[in-house]
Amino acid sequence: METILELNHVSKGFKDFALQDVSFSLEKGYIMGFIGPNGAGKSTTLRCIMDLVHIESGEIKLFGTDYRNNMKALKQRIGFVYDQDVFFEDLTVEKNKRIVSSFYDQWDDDAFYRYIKDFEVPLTKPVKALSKGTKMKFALAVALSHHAELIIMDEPTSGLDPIFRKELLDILLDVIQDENKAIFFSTHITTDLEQVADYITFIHDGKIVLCEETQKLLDDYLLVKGPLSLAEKVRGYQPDAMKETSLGFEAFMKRNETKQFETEFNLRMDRPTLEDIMYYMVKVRKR
Ligand SMILES: Nc1ncnc2c1ncn2[C@@H]1O[C@H](COP(=O)(O)OP(=O)(O)OP(=O)(O)O)[C@@H](O)[C@H]1O
Repeated sequence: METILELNHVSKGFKDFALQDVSFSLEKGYIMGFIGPNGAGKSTTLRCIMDLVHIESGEIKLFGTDYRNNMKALKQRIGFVYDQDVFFEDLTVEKNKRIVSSFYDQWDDDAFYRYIKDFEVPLTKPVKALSKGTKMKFALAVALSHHAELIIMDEPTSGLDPIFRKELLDILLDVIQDENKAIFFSTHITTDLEQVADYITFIHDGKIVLCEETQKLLDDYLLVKGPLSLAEKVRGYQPDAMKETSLGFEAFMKRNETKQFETEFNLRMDRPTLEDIMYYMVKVRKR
């Protein structure tokens, strides 16, 4: 398998925040979701990959080559969608397209107009008159219209209505049918990832907490629920995290660690969602 994106020990410090020793990689043919709480460093990581933020140490490889070797050529192969206004606000969608398409050697006008029609983006309106969601759709259409092999997106689903969000996920699954491509995107909508992401990378306080196959991650943990009367006993098994309310307790633990008491106590065990995993892992790290 060919690695399309690789970060090795990447660090970057700001006054009050630092990305520290960030390492992960993504192979062709896969979708990776990038999650983490507000301010965890998701956008900064994405900007480092696009060389919009200069890293202090470490290495970033795109398509197997150091990204600084020829970023201009490498960017041709990347569809990048992020939350900043990148278009000329006073110009229409059509005029913006004319400008942006000139940067790409492999621009595909047919694909662009197909997406614009499917996404219902009005070509004749100035960009400033588009809603946030429609601007995102326009940015997506651009990212998907130059035969990019790596699609990198910063919270592409934020601001999109649930119907289009679902359509977008289908489009991503469609894009990834081409096994030469890979998609890396950050999001707070973890349910989207459960549907489409092959891998999850989780960042917290500028450090990578985990990079794991989505299904394995969801299978590895359990949420154990029961009455307060059993809380102390379960605590004895040292769950990764535990919370108690007046109604009972909830313990977050590795599935294999529950084996010992599964038969002993009649406790409810649920498969956690990605949101549960994120919540408890952040809680654990705060302890
Ligand atoms: N150019 C900069 N100068 C100084 N600090 C910065 C700069 N860019 C980002 N930061 C800080 O880095 C931290 C991480 O920000 P970042 O936008 O990467 O987080 P995020 O995970 O994308 O958050 P969110 O989910 O809220 O979008 C924040 O504390 C932010 O203030």
